[in-house]
Amino acid sequence: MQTLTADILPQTIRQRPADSYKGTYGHIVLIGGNQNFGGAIIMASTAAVYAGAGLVTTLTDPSNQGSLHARLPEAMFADYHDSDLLTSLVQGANVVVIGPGLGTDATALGVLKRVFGLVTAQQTLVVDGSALTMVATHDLNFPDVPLVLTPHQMEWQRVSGVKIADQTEAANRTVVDQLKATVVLKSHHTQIYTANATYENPLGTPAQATGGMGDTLAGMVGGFIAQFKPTDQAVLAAVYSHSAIAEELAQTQYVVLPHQIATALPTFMKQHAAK
Ligand SMILES: NC(=O)C1=CN([C@@H]2O[C@H](COP(=O)(O)OP(=O)(O)OC[C@H]3O[C@@H](n4cnc5c(N)ncnc54)[C@H](OP(=O)(O)O)[C@@H]3O)[C@@H](O)[C@H]2O)[C@@H](O)CC1
Ligand SMILES: Nc1ncnc2c1ncn2[C@@H]1O[C@H](COP(=O)(O)OP(=O)(O)O)[C@@H](O)[C@H]1O
Ligand SMILES: [Mg+2]
Repeated sequence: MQTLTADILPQTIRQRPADSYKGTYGHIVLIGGNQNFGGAIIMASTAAVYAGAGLVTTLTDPSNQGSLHARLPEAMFADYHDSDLLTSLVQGANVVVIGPGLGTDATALGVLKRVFGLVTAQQTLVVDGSALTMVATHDLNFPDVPLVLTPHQMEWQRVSGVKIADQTEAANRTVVDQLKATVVLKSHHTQIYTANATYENPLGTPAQATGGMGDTLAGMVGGFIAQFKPTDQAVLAAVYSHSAIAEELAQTQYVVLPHQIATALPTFMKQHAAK
């Protein structure tokens, strides 16, 4: 197990070329947020925008449209019930994030299956939250595309069948290799399993133990992948940045709110980009 260091930041976060435009920085589609969990997809979408993704579209329940645009006018909105629109938006994205606040009802399951059927090997799919839970409960196969999973320990138990108490590096590695995915196993010391290596994030604080903190990470992971190559390095840099910002805020705050991490991200990325 390798320990992540701040070296990952300048290795990953590049200076923006002058000759660029929004298309240079990726088009990410984020799918989630049912009538009860709209905040989750708004936090994820906010993190993707503040991470610098060029174009961000949020596919969610229509009850979330007003609050999405009030919080985040940079994001485009689409109703995830509209399957023609969902199809064209997913096909036009280079990164798709699915799961934050998606819920696990019949609508959510239908959206998940449709997206799994649409994504291609030219795209990266980030699967989080409720989407992971539905994969486990409905025994779905992940699509054979570049895949990043961001489970917390219980979601990983559901997906992998490995109980939380038994989630050793060796046990996790066996399942990761079968899934052919990069797995961000979130906990107070998050581990990242790539195809070739395993990393531990040394940063993080209990001030982060707030609902929405993982939704924010999922959006950051998507936003970094949309812009930075290779994908595994983008994932590592997103995980490290998320905790590093939280630690900075926790020096003066008892609790760190997820949206504050997104707000701090542009300044953090400027400070740590390649010189
Ligand atoms: N504002 C919003 O819209 C928000 C919406 N959200 C959305 O809600 C959806 C459901 O996601 P979820 O994570 O809240 O619920 P679920 O999948 O049932 O997991 C919880 C179960 O697992 C257990 N558990 C064990 N270890 C754990 C660990 N390390 N970390 C976490 N849990 C751990 C835990 O144990 P317990 O707390 O009971 O001890 C409990 O039994 C998802 O789509 C998400 O995006 C939330 O983000 C909140 C803000
Ligand atoms: N005690 C802690 N120390 C460090 N990080 C934590 C701690 N508790 C939670 N986190 C981080 O907060 C996030 C929680 O993710 P998750 O459970 O998916 O939240 P949610 O679904 O509510 O957004 C993860 O990134 C996890 O590493
Ligand atoms: Mg979560």
